[in-house]
Order: sequence, then structure tokens, then C-alpha cells
Amino acid sequence: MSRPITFVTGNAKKLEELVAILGPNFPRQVISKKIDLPELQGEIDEIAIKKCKEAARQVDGPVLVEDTCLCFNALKNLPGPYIKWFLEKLEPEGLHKLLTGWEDKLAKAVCTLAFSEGQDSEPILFQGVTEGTIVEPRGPRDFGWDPIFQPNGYNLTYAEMPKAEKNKISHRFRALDALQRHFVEGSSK
Ligand SMILES: O=c1[nH]c(=O)c2ncn([C@@H]3O[C@H](COP(=O)(O)OP(=O)(O)OP(=O)(O)O)[C@@H](O)[C@H]3O)c2[nH]1
Ligand SMILES: [Mg+2]
Repeated sequence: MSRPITFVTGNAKKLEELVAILGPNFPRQVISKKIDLPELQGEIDEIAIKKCKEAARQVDGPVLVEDTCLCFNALKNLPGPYIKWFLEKLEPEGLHKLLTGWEDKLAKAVCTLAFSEGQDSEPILFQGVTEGTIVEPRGPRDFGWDPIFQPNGYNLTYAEMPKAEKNKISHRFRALDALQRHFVEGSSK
């Protein structure tokens, strides 16, 4: 029997979505641990890999971590990995206003999952991207920048969509889908 995978995150909403998306049929047991891991600066993949190695060191076993970026096309993909700090200071309104000077409101939400079997294994990455536009905040405020992100093909922001609907098309769903395929295909070999 493989050891359970510990999903290390300080973010309760991420955990809630992960549990809903993975459902009961994921081939490995997933438990969670709340640690706010340090995030070093750098490119997306590098941040996720370093976060994963630190999680594996602290947990001393199989771990999964996630890093989420919100990239504005007009700003050459910023705030990107720094979205958490931008959101904390500017709130959704301010984030939307950042784009006032640009006609281009395109953005992408990027979820990068990093999985490692343990301290001695190299992390494996799975990424999910959902494209959309940045709009004036609409909908409930219970999760981050959801009120300003309107995925392509929808008239609703992530925040306005029923959770089950967001979880079918979100950046997080797409990354978890890749992870799930890795484990399901891997376990049938
Ligand atoms: O509206 C949202 N819809 C989402 O689907 C979503 N996923 C993440 N976020 C926010 O974007 C920042 C990422 O930073 P982040 O990846 O470092 O997360 P975090 O520090 O909260 O948790 P963790 O690093 O301990 O896992 C944080 O402010 C998160 O709250 C989201 N906001
Ligand atoms: Mg974080």
C-alpha cells in the first residue's frame, strides 16, 4: 500500500475545491496539512518545485502542493505568482483598476500542482490553464479574485458560477485532471 499523499496548503478554499474535484475515486488517499510554506521568487515552475521540496522535507513523505497565478495579458503576465500580495493590498476592485489604462483585459488563471513521493524524489508538475477576461467585481467574495475573473465562453464570473460549474472548467480542475490521469494510468501499468 502506498502512503497517503499530504496536500500541504494554508488555503482552506483550495482544499475544499481539491476534495470536490478529486471525488471518491482517486487511487491514492489524500490527507491535508495546513502549513503556509515559504514561496521563493521566480518563474511559476520553479516556485512550485521549491515549495514541493520544502513540503516533502517537513512532512517526510508523499506531498502535493499547489501554486496559483493570475496573469494579465496587458501586464506581460503580472501579477502572476505575486497575485496573493496584490490581492491582499488592492482587493478585487483595485486589481480590476490596474487594467484601466489598457483595452486588453485578457487574463489567464494558472494552477501548477507539484507532487513528490518524498524527500528523495524529484517533484513532478501538472498544470492547468483557464483563459478569461478581467471584469468589475461581481458575485460572492468568499474566494480571492473569483469575482473579477470571467472565463471565456461564460457571462458569469467564477464567483457567480455555481461551485460545481467552476470546478468543471477551472484552472484547478484542469491541473487535477492531469494529476488524476497520471495516477490512474500509472496504477494500471
Ligand atoms: O479567486 C480565486 N480563485 C481561485 O481558484 C484561486 N486559487 C488561488 N487563489 C488565490 O490566489 C493566490 C494564490 O496564491 P498561492 O497559490 O500561494 O495560495 P495560498 O498562499 O493562499 O495557499 P498555499 O500556497 O498555502 O497553497 C491566493 O491569494 C489565493 O487565495 C484563488 N483565488
Ligand atoms: Mg502560498
